[in-house]
Amino acid sequence: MNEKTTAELENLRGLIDGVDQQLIHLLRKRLDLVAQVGAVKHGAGLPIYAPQREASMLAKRRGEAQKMDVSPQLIEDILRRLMRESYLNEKDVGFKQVNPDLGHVVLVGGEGKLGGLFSQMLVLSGYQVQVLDKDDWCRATEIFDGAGLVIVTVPIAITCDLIKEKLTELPQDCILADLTSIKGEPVNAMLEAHKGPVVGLHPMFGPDVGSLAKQVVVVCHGRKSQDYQWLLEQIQIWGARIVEAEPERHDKAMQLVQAMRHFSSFVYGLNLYKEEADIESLLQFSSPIYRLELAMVGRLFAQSPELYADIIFAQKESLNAIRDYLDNYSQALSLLQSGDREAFVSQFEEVAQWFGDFAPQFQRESRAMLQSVNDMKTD
Ligand SMILES: O=C(O)C(=O)C[C@]1(C(=O)O)C=C[C@@H](O)C=C1
Repeated sequence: MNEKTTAELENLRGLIDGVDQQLIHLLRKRLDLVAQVGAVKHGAGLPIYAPQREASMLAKRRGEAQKMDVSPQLIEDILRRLMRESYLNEKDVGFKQVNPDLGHVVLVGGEGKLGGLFSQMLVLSGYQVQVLDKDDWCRATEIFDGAGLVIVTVPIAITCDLIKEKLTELPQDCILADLTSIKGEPVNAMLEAHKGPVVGLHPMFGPDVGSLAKQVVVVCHGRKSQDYQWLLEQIQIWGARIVEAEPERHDKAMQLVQAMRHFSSFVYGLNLYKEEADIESLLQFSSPIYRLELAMVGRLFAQSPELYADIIFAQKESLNAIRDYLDNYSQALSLLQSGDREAFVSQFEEVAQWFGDFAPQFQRESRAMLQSVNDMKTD
């Protein structure tokens, strides 16, 4: 680079630094305003996530950006990222307590991470939370005395036995709920053990979400739903969306969404290991989609094997779903073995037709994800 170029670049970069510094000031200003919105919402009991406000604001900003020759997608990306920050900041001011008359809440197995997140949200909403861990059963009567809500959040493998053996003497009006990722058997076990209000919950997210905004909580009604309506309202104030489901329909979906999904990731990782793949060089040659795939598989192995074993082994019916997958894999492999390219293409087209409008929708969604994967690269 010659001196003139260096000087020109330095000057322009200095101006860019100035603009970026102004951005930080503007961000600070926005965060302060958002904190005030959070306080108003806290007082009024309004949900942290306001989809209509977001949609109208994004539409307006996109239009204004276009007029100034700024990419509408750019301002949308930035605002969406900022709103994610808002969810986190608004959370810290706390939430309206929908049921101030409730006795205390007991989290059975509260040492689990998801239990910890629920505990945090309940405390931020003004409830008193007590944890009952494995060593506390000798004090169970005392802990359950006066409880308004008991949430079971122990590993799936022991959930039903624990409910049937240890939760039969709860106060009559107390709500019994669980957070297990299957719902049929736990809901039945709760209905059997406790004659008061019962509800099955399945938070469709991990403990590392930061905020519940836009997350989904599946609800399987058990008994006396009017008595726990406040809890569903409270969860919505935390920003989550409630999706009601029959336990059977939920559990069937979980065979694909969780058991098969995690099992195939496990096998993918197992295969890389057995093939002695060199992850370093795979990353070097990886396209963004492959990097994303590796991230999805790799994150599995950063977590507890017990957790995934629990999810995969939870329903014996998952075995059929996984076996079907294996059959389809073998059949597709035979097309390859016989060199039947035409059959592959026609099978592909059949599946694409079945996906219908979802295929282009998923393509659009994944484009944004792939671009962020690329943005994260630093080398
Ligand atoms: O306007 C609100 O209700 C806010 O909470 C602020 C804000 C934002 O950051 O602009 C954040 C979350 C909502 O979903 C919508 C907008």
